[in-house]
Amino acid sequence: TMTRPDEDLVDGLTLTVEALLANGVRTIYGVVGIPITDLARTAQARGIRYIGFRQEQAAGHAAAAAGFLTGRPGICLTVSAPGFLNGLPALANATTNCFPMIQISGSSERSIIDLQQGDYEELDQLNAAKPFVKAAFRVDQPQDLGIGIARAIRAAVSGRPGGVYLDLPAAVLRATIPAGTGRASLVRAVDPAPAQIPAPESVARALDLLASAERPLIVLGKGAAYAQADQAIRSFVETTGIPFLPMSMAKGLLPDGHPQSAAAARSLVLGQADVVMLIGARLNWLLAHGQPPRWSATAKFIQVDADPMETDSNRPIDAPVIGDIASVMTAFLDALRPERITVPAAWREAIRERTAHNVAKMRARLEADVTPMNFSTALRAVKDVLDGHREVYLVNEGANTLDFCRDIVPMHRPRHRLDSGTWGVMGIGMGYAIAAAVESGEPVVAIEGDSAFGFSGMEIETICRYRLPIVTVVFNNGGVYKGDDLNPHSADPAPTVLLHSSRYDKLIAAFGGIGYQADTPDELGHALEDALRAGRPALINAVIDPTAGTESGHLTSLNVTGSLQPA
Ligand SMILES: Nc1ncnc2c1ncn2[C@@H]1O[C@H](COP(=O)(O)OP(=O)(O)O)[C@@H](O)[C@H]1O
Ligand SMILES: Cc1ncc(Cc2csc(CCOP(=O)(O)OP(=O)(O)O)c2C)c(N)n1
Repeated sequence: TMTRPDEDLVDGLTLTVEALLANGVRTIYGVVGIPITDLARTAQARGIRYIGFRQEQAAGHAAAAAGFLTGRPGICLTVSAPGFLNGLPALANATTNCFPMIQISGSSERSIIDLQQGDYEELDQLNAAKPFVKAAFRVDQPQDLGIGIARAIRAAVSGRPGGVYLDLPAAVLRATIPAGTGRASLVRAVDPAPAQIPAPESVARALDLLASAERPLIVLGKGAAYAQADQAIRSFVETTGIPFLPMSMAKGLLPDGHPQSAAAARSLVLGQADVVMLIGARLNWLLAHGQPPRWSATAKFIQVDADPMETDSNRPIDAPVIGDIASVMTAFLDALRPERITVPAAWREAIRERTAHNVAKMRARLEADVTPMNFSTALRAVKDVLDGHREVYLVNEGANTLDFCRDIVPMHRPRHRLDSGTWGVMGIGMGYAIAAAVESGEPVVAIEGDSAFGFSGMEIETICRYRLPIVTVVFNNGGVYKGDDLNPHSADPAPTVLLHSSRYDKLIAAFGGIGYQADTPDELGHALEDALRAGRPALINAVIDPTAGTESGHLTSLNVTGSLQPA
């Protein structure tokens, strides 16, 4: 575009930031460098908060968690090629979890890449990203930045949320066009996550099915948490009186311990429910694909989901209700005639009995007086402290650390638990914790297996640099799949590395945070209480019995065990 010498010009960097601002972006998580450092500086100058990480995967996990918590796409900013690739696992994980995020990566010169002439950090990023995202766009001229960013925003949050890749070549960022033309090209996406109203007949069909049930069950998934339809969901559950089962990141939609919670009777309700209403929960591996013997062969399913393709994915669905969960729950409440749905006392009683039995068994494990701590006794101490801090966001990853914490530490508020999710990804811990602290302004407690912590542990420095109120509790059982000496059969087992004596608490001291060593539940409880009161970055090294738990936690059965027994 020709410009008059005196005409004001605007560059692609500025247009990108103005397009993000026009669409409500207020925070960017990332690792800067060529060619996007000035993009971050321009963003900061215009009031966007830029959080600089130590590795792009953690920044991406932070952006994904921000998307889950706010319903607006989290933004991860990376450099080209290696930085772009480092962000992909988080972008793919966001797509798998249905969290809205956009990874914006600078990229090299198209003409050099397409002729494979060996540019600095040459990589065809757009095509590399496509298998892992809900949508991928590249902007090739500055006047398209407005529409490109609006499309990326809409792709991330509309329908089933997910990860979006946006490729910004260096040439576009440095290009200038007449300011008037540039500003006229900016687009604010109108209603990017439009309500999807369910068909009334689909609602009626589902209510008829619920009315016919002898043993109804509602399963709440992280889609129900993401939808921010908390009151509608709670009143539907309580008005119908139907028992509910929260998946891990739906915990707190109704408080754990709610009289209708069937969480402590999970096996019973999965096996005996005759009508199951899935709300934002996929019948994937986490729910045994809806198949017997875990589920009844004759159970009928209602599936509430934004994505019609989820219907019949694992089991025929008798009553699909397609729409956004907020609109669907409103439609259900409008059409509901409570007198039509009665939950037989026998079903409620069976759940109550099994719950009482399992809670008693659990209590015995929690109260055990063992040294060193095991997962249960350590988590009882955590539970007792967090019961008095319900504003705390809980981040959780590991194997046994994940499985035990999910069952032992109750949640009382929606979207306050962030964990390894659908993929069971290790490495989400510090990124999710940083996003929860930045987006909510509330304190965060991260309960980390020691191996899991290692995936993003360097972000402890990021946490200290921004002085975030995050307490990281490392469950140190020396279990980092430590290689040679793990295999007692190895010909020459390495000397037993005293990993169990690792002092993770000293790591945070290097960056000005507070470190605690905890060998008993009392020490763990006091350290956690003290760290929460201080409201500063802290790390507690909780020593856990190395013989406690099982390899891969509750997923031991998924492991492949070799048929060849070592000599
Ligand atoms: N706002 C929404 N409205 C309707 N469905 C949604 C919404 N957000 C996410 N979903 C759906 O919720 C489901 C989440 O399922 P999943 O991640 O398996 O939950 P969980 O692992 O907790 O069971 C996905 O199928 C997704 O399409
Ligand atoms: C990105 C990625 N790489 C590897 C793995 C495989 C794995 C699953 S669980 C786990 C850590 C288990 O050790 P930890 O000490 O955290 O657990 P525990 O003491 O029992 O609580 C790994 C490495 C996964 N899931 N994701």
